[in-house]
Amino acid sequence: MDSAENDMSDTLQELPLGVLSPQVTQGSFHEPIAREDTQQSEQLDKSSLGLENVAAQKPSFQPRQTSGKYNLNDFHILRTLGTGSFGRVHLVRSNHNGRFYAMKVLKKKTIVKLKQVEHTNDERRMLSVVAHPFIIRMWGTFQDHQQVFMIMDYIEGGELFSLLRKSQRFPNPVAKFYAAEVCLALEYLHSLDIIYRDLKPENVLLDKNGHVKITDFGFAKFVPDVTFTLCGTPDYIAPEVVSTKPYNKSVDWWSFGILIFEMLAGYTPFYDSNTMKTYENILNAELQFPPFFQADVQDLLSKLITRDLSKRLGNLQNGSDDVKNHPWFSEVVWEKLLCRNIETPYEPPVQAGQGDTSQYDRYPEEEITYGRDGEDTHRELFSEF
Ligand SMILES: Nc1ncnc2c1ncn2[C@@H]1O[C@H](COP(=O)(O)OP(=O)(O)OP(=O)(O)O)[C@@H](O)[C@H]1O
Repeated sequence: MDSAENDMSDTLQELPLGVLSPQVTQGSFHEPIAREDTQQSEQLDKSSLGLENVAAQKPSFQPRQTSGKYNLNDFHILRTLGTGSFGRVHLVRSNHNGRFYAMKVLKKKTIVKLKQVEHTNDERRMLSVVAHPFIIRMWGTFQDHQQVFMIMDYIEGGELFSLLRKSQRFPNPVAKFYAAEVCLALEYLHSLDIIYRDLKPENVLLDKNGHVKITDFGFAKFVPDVTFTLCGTPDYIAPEVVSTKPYNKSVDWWSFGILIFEMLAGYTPFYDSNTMKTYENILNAELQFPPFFQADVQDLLSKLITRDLSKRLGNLQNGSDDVKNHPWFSEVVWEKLLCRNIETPYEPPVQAGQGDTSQYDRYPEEEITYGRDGEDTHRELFSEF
């Protein structure tokens, strides 16, 4: 067994799962924001900089054929797995192959009201092109009069967020394992010129073996150059986004630093119950480490969570290699990790098999009205679904 494997397996003993009661050190979850004038400001800013064609450029990759394959009658809806600002995710079972899937449902009216049409279409587009071991796979999309639907793999192990809150904080090797898998996912997205823009523990799911699956591409976008939209989740947003400067992929490396910090500390570095104060902290506050942070991780975090873009790791000449080659990751055998060939620090207890929902919180169920006839004034806005 090589050093990386040793490192990870040690963590099984260290992780105090189920021993500590859930402890919420700050707001119970990180709520996303998307500025309401998103589309308008993006257009204004682009044209003023002569970048009008950036958004219109097509990715160099071909989307998989995902629309028109399914409709609501293909699935039996079982229960709610999660709710977000823009929609609800249900566990569903296919009437054809008996398999379980996650069905994300977004109400067209809400999308339009919150000015998320572009983001929703981008989410669909981005998910239809990505294929990576640590990223959720989408199988198809469709729409009815009032909703759009996305069918994805159901990931049984729950959110990294729940595990983190139960554990309070992760030991160094556990945080390192999850960070390393997330790092490979970000590296892959960036290689396709996709910025993810919403990295946080709620959007990192664990599969039944304990490997990472990144979900929620609601803010992901094809950006070969720079973009402007204020979106993300306050604690995790990079300073250049807060100050509405043009920004690029490096915002994901900032958030990656915040994720590592939160996994190790149990809280995010710039948190304040007042969101405006959080932004102020992101722009001005000094990054302070708890005393138990080791020197190598302090070094890595100070190079990721830096406001100076010319110094931020991931944004330099060697791109993601600088992150992967940092001493904190020295035990990680990246090729083995990518093949999921490294023992996970924690296997979610999903004894009931594929449709087990024990790792997800219960949400109040609403009456299902999907598929009903009604006025559909927005079909043309979602023509790709
Ligand atoms: N493929 C999946 N398998 C299992 N659970 C999932 C899956 N996708 C999403 N979920 C659950 O549903 C929750 C909400 O999903 P998602 O984040 O995509 O919705 P959202 O409306 O965009 O949320 P947000 O407000 O965070 O942007 C997730 O945090 C997770 O708990």
